Amino acid sequence: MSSTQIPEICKAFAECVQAELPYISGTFPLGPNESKLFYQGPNGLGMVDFSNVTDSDLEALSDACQPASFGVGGQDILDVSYRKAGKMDTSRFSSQFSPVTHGIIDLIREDLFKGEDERGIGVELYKLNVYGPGSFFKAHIDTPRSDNMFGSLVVILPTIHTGGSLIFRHGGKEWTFDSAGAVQVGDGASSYQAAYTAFYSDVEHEVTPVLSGYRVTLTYNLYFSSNTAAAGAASIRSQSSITLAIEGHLKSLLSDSSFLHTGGYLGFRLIHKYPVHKSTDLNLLAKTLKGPDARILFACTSLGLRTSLQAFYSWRSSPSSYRDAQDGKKRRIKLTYAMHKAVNADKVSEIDMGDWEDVKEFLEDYCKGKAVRNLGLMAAANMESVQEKPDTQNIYWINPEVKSATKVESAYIAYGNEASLGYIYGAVAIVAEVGDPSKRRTMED
Ligand SMILES: O=C(O)CCC(=O)C(=O)O
Ligand SMILES: [Fe+2]
Repeated sequence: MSSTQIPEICKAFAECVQAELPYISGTFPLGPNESKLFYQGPNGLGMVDFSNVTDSDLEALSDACQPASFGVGGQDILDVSYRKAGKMDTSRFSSQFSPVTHGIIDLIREDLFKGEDERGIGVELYKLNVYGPGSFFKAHIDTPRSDNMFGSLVVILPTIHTGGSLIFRHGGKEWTFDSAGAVQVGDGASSYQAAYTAFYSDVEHEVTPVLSGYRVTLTYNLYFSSNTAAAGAASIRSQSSITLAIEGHLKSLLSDSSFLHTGGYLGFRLIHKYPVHKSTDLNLLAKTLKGPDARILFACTSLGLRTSLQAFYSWRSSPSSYRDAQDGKKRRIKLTYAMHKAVNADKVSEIDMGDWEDVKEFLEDYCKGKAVRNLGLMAAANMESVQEKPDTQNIYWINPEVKSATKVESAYIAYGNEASLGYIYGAVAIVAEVGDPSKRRTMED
């Protein structure tokens, strides 16, 4: 394979992966028994009927709200230059409407998780918000309120308003959902419909200023529950043209015997961010991958490749050079190890980080890490000789490194002049094992 073809295929691959929206949106009709919202106002019980809502109803609801805060570093902050809106806690209102009865959960499972998720999806009402004229919420990322929380669902109730669009940004791309244009407002007779959008927690979003009227939303936390999801999603995955295109690009790479001609790993950096910590089971995490990440994993398994999620740790010898035991020469060393789980931080405290042999033994024998070598383009295309090293796997990264990558963090006590807390990070990625070209052909037959 020529060294120009590989970047081209990787670029086409990246375009496929990025073609995916990081959110879903749409509308649904509100039935006659689900149009009312009751709330505790300053003068007793209040009610808004969204089948025929008036401005004074909405003004009263807005007046009953408190200023909305937002979360920064685990704290709730009030700052009207960042977020100007009213909020009401769930203890103070009750809505007749529930998103569960409208099939939105099935859409989330199919569209956001490609039917890959085996865990059930739970929905929990979080807040009511009222955005009056001039209200907005600047660009932010939602803070997951637990490890299980993966996203938010926002339902925009049918009221006449302009502005208040949602802008989403991810992977350098931007999308706008004009929810004001999507809702259909009732007049007591004709049908009326609410709008909804669901998105992953790590997707940046903002609400543009409301120009006129009131924008009323119900926000729900989306989380994984222990219930098993409904079966039957498999057909949705295999019909997807994006997954097939991703598979096609990987096939073109692998069908050329000069690409990774001695075998190795294909590495895919995760496109979305996930909450992981030292006890996260990476096998379980693999079952909850978001949209494009789920597609990549699925495409690799469909091609018969052994795939897994692994954490990559890079280690520099400390000090930055060490003396080789065999020839006595000084060497600078940076090694990368792929592991199926986080490094055991407690053990790190017991290792003499200055003793390179000790560190290696720890990483290889204790952590069961596999030394990997990042291949450059010329080496992957077999245009440059690669010195074979036993026990080292070659890896070719298909997509570039991203700043916001998912990292698994382990803290350990570092002993220096004073004991302090040190951290080691493993970057989590999808890994597909690729045999040498003869084995690849066997795999396809
Ligand atoms: O009101 C919306 O559309 C989004 C609200 C939001 O981003 C949030 O509550 O975190
Ligand atoms: Fe948000």
